[in-house]
Amino acid sequence: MAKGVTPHPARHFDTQNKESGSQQQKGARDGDNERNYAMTVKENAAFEAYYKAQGIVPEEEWETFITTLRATLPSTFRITGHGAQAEEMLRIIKSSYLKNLVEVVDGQQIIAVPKSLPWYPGEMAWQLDFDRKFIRNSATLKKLHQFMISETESGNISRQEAVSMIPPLVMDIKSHHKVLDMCAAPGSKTAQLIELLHADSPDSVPEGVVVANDSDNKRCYLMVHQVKRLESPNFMIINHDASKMPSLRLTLQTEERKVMKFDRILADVPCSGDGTLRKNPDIWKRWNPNGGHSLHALQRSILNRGLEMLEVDGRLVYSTCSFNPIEDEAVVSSMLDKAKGSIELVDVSEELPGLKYSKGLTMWKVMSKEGDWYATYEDLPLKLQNQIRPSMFPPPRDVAETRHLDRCVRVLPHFQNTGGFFIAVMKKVKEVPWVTVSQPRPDMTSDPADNQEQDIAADPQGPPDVTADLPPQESSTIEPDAAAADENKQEGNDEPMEGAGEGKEGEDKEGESKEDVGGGDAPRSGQGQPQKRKWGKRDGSPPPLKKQNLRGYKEDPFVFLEQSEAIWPQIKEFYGFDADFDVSQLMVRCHTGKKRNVYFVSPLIRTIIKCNTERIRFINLGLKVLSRSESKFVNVDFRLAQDGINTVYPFMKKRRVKIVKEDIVTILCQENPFLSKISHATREQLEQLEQGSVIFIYEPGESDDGPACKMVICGWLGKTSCRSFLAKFERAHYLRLCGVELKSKEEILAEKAAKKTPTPVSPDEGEGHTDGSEAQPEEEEEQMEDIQAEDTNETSAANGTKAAESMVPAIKSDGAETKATVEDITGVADDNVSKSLIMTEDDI
Ligand SMILES: C[S@@+](CC[C@H](N)C(=O)[O-])C[C@H]1O[C@@H](n2cnc3c(N)ncnc32)[C@H](O)[C@@H]1O
Repeated sequence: MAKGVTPHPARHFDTQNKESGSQQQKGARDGDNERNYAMTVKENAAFEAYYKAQGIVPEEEWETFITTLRATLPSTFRITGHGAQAEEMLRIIKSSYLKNLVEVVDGQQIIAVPKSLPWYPGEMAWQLDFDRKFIRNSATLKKLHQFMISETESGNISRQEAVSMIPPLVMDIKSHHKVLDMCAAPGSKTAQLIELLHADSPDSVPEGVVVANDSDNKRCYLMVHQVKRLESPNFMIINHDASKMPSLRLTLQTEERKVMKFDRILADVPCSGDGTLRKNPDIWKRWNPNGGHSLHALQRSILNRGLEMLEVDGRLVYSTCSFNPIEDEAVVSSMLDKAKGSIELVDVSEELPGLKYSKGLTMWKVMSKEGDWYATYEDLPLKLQNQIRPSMFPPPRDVAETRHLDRCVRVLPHFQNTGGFFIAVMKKVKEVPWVTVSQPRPDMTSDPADNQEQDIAADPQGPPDVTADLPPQESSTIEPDAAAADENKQEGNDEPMEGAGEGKEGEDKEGESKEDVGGGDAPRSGQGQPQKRKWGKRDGSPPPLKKQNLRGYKEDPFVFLEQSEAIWPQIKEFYGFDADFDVSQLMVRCHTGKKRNVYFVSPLIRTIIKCNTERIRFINLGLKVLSRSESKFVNVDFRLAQDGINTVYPFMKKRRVKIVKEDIVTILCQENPFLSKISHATREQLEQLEQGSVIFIYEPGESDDGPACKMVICGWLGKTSCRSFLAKFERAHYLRLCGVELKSKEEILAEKAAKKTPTPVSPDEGEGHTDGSEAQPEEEEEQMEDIQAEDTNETSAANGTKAAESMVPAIKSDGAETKATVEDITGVADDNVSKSLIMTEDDI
C-alpha cells in the first residue's frame, strides 16, 4: 500500500472559510452547491443552541458531530437492479474501478479506500472517501468519474446518499405486496422499492405493484428516468397531494366497490432537511427552529393518510432527512396517540446489521419563534397556543415508554460519515379508530366515484372539523430550494424544503381530525384558511360528495388491446407470441388513429387503471415493448423496443437469435455491421429469418471470457447487415459487461496527436470484410437500404446516417486475451468506432 495520508472522512479542501455575504448570495443564485461550498459559512448559532438543548447528540460527541457536519459528504452509489447482471456489475466495479485509487495532492499521496456500506445487502452500495468535486477534478480518478456518469445515465448505478438508502431496507417487501411511495420524487427510494418487489422472482412478472406518488407534477416526470432502467411493468407514477390522496379502487363503478389498501407504505415526507447540510451547505445560513414547526402539520397529515391506506398487518415507514424531533418523534408519537393502539412501532434493531444509529428520543422541547423553550403545551402563554400545537410536545415519560419511541432510528453524520436521517417503522395491528368500513350509503349517487370512499368513518354525529391537523396552506405548496432540487435531480436524494419556518402557524386545531375525510376529497377551499366542511343536510342525511378534480390533467388515455385489435394478428404471428399470452396486458395511448407505441403492464396495474381513470392523475406506467416502424421490406408494422424486451421475450417464440460475446461487441461498437462480420453461428441463425426486429440473446457460458449474466438486446436484421437498438450509455454499459471500456474524446484526440505517422492498416483493419476484401458499392447500397428499412423514427434516422458513415472494419482481437477493446478499435482507426459511442465533455 502506498504511504501517505490516512483516508479522511471526506477529502474536502475548505470547510471553515468565511466569505462576504454578497459572495454567499451569489452562491445561492448559482445553485451549485459544490462550487460554492468553499464560500459558505458553516455556522449557525441557533442551530447549535437548538440541537444541544434537544440532546440529539451526547455532549461529549458534539464536537465530532458538528465537525463532521461541516465536512463535505463522501461519494456514495448503489448498483441498481438485481440478479446476475447486478452481480456482474459489482464484479467489474470492484476489479476495474475501485482499485488503486491514489491521487497526489501537494506532493502527498491520498488514498481512497472504497468501502461497501456494511449494512447494505450484497455489497451493492459503496462509499468513497473522496467528495464529488475531488473526483471530478482528479486526473487519476477520471476513469472512475466517467464510469459513474455513464452508468448513472444508463440507470445501472444510482448516486444516492447513503442514509437515503435505509428506509426501503426496513420495509420487508415481498413480490406480492402492494407498495405505495407517498412522496416519491425524484425516485431514488422508489427505484429500491421496485428492485425489492422484483427480487424474489427476477424472471417473472410479480403479483404486486409499486405506486409512486408526488404532489409536484414536474418532479413526477423526474422519476420516469430514474426508474426506466428497472423495466418494471408493475409500477406507476401518480400525482396527488399525499395528505388527501384518493383511494385506489379495484372494481369498476358498476360493481361493489373495493378499495385497495397497501401492504407497505413509505412516507418519506417533505422536511426542513438539516440532515442534508453536508450536501446542501446553503441551509447553514437559512436554518431556524421554525422550519420544523411549519412542516409538522403537513407531515402529520401525510402520515395520517398513509395509516388509513395501510392494510392491517402492513408496514409503514415514516422518514425525514431532518434531525428535528418536532418533525420526527413528535409526528410519530402524536399519531400513535391518535391511533389508540392500532399502530405500533417496530423494533428494527436486527434488520440493519452494521448500521450505527441512536435510538429515538423520548423527551424533547419546543421552541417559540422568539427563542423561548417550552416543555409542555400547558406552559405556553395563550398567545402562542395557536402557533405551537399540542402534537409537537412529547408525551409523559411513562407514555413515551409504552409507545416505544426508542424504536425510532436517528442516523447522525459522525457515526458512519454520512448525512443525517430519521426512520420510524410502524405496523398496523388493527384498523385505525377513525376509519370504519361502511357499506355504501343508500343515498349515494349512481356513480360511486361521486361518493366518498368506503374507508371513511360513517360517524352518525358527522365527522369532526376538518381543519384539524391541516398544515398551514403554504406548507403544502412549498417549493424545494432550487439548488437542492438540482442536486436531488442529479443524485436522486432527499430535499430540504425552502421556506422552513415561514409557514403560517396556528391553523391546526388539535383533537379535530382532518383524516376523517379520508378518501382524498377533503375540501380545502380558501387561500391559506382551511374551511370547515358542512356535514349533512338539516334532515341529517349526508351531502353528495365531490368528484375528483383532475383539473389541468392532460395525459393521453390508457387503452388496452383486445384479441380483436387490428394490429394484434400481425404482431402475434411475426414474433410468435404464445397462444395464452394475455393481450389485454398490452396498452396503447390513443383510442383512434395510428398506434405509435405498445406498452406492457402487470394485471394489477391494468385493473388499477381501468377502475380509476376518472379519478387518478396517472403520469407514467407501462413498459414500452413495441414501436411503430413501417417498412415495405418487413411484414409487421412494429419493431421491438429495448425497454420491455427482458419482460416480454419469454412470451415470444420467434425472432430469437443466440449470440456470442464477440458479436455483442461488434453490434454495439459498429452502427450497421455487415452480416459477414458476425460469427458464423449467429449468421446462420440470422440467415433463416426475414428482415425486421430480432432479439439477440446472450447466455452465460457461451464463451470463457464472456460476462456471467444473461443479456437480451433488441436488434434489427436488414438484407446484408444487422444492428442493435440501444442508446449510447446503454451500449457503454453492455460493452463494459463484455470487458470493453470506452475512451473519452479527449483520450482519442490525445492518441491521435501522439501518432505522428499514420499507422499502417493491416488487411483485417481496413474498411470491408473480415476476410480483408473491400465492401463493394452494391453492398453499401444494400446496407443503406437496410438502414432505410429499419424504421421511420428520428433516432433511427439519425443512427442511419451514422451507420452509413461507419462501415467499419472487423474488431481486432488483442491476441493473447482475445478481448476486443475499444482501445483496439480506436487505436487502429478512430473514425471506425461508432461515433455515437464516443464520450464527449458534455457527457462527462
Ligand atoms: C424528501 S423528498 C422525497 C425524496 C424521495 N423519496 C426520494 O427518495 O427520492 C419529498 C417529496 O415530497 C414531495 N411533496 C411535498 N409535499 C407533498 C404532498 N403534500 N404530497 C405528496 N408529495 C409531497 C416533494 O415534491 C418532494 O418530492
